[in-house]
Amino acid sequence: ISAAAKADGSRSGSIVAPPVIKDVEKIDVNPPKGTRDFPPDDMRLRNWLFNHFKEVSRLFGYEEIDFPVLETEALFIRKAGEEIRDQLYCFEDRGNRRVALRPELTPSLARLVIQKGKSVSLPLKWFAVGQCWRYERMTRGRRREHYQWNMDIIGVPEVTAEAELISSIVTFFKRVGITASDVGFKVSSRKVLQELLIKYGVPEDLFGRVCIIIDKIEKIPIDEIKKELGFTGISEDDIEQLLKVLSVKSLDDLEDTLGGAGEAIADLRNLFSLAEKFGYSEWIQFDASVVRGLAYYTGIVFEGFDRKGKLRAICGGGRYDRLLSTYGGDDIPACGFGFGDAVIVELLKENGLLPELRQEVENIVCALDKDLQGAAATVATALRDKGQTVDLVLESKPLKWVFKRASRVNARRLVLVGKTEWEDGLVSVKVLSSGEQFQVKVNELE
Ligand SMILES: OCc1cccc(Br)n1
Repeated sequence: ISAAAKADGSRSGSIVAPPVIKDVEKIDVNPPKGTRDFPPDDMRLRNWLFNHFKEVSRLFGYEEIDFPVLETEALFIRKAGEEIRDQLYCFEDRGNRRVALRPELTPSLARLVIQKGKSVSLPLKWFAVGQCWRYERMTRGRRREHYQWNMDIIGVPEVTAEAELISSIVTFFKRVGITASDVGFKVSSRKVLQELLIKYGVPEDLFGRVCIIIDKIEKIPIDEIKKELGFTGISEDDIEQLLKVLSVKSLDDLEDTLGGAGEAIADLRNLFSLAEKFGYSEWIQFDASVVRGLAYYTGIVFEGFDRKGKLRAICGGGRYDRLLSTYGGDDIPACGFGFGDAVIVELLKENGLLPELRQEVENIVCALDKDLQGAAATVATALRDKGQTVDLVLESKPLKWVFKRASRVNARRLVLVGKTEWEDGLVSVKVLSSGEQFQVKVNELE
């Protein structure tokens, strides 16, 4: 039973029933299944990672873009049997529109390029870092969202574009301490498959679907692969021949198997020669089995992998010369890559390369008694106006508490506002690492 408290703090004897607090339903304070919060420690690592993504993109002269996380569902509806389609996070909005949380950034980029039309001059070199979504049954407990770094070149048909994109990823790896001994790129061209399927008489509109089946080669039993390929109408002999070609280990062997150097071989030889000039030859290897799991790739494809073979693909990309025209745009050549924020963190952890990131504050400013709270605010503002970071103690606290907080926020120095010094326009400063103490005029605080 609560007694009403009087102004002087005494309590009257009246008996007043407390207000009935209606039962508050205890909400689940965890984020939705498959999603993450980013409390300060995690946010510092995320910012560190994204800053490297963005610095590399700027180093290569790319411009940053962004688009809505929510897109029309139609942007992602492709009939090639991709996993990304099966797991589309789609729904009907209140306007009865079919919409989806984007599972990747490339379709939005294609939409924006078409929208811009002749108002932009090619080539475009654009980059984005954005959250992407999938709705996967939580049976496998995998995440439903991740952040992807994308760099794309629009309007360059030559393989120099793919060579530059791989160079940008190598630059990123080097910046964070990852070497060619830790990571490599498997490189191939879908033109290999295209040449074979034409030879086998497979209709062009099945090309994407065959690629998606082949991409599952290391994920499902080979008999399942053969069965699914059989459904596309490829004969058993041609399937055997196809799988044999996809297992060749060198460009020379590929040339022999294909019976001569077509576009695929020419592109790949050009890419490997450019890799030499960009200085990343030791990072890349030909691997005919790489096709990637997105239906729209049409040429060179590549994926970054950890040489210990412990992790899933780190990143991946390639040429997608037909994507814009499938959306009704012009036939503009394009290539790009996606680099997720999850596997790279596992790789950095594996290699002891995760950075130690702590909160850092230059000053913690504190009034030594409550009448000086205003003065402390003046000091904090003076420092902030000079670009100094300040954690201002906002309530009257014992010094012991202030020292504890200074240590927790990793403050470089303590600025105390005391009565006598303040009357002389001074504050006391204590450098916490050395213990050095001095008094200084507020406007001379550096
Ligand atoms: O890698 C495909 C993908 C797409 C969206 C979200 C997540 Br998690 N993963």
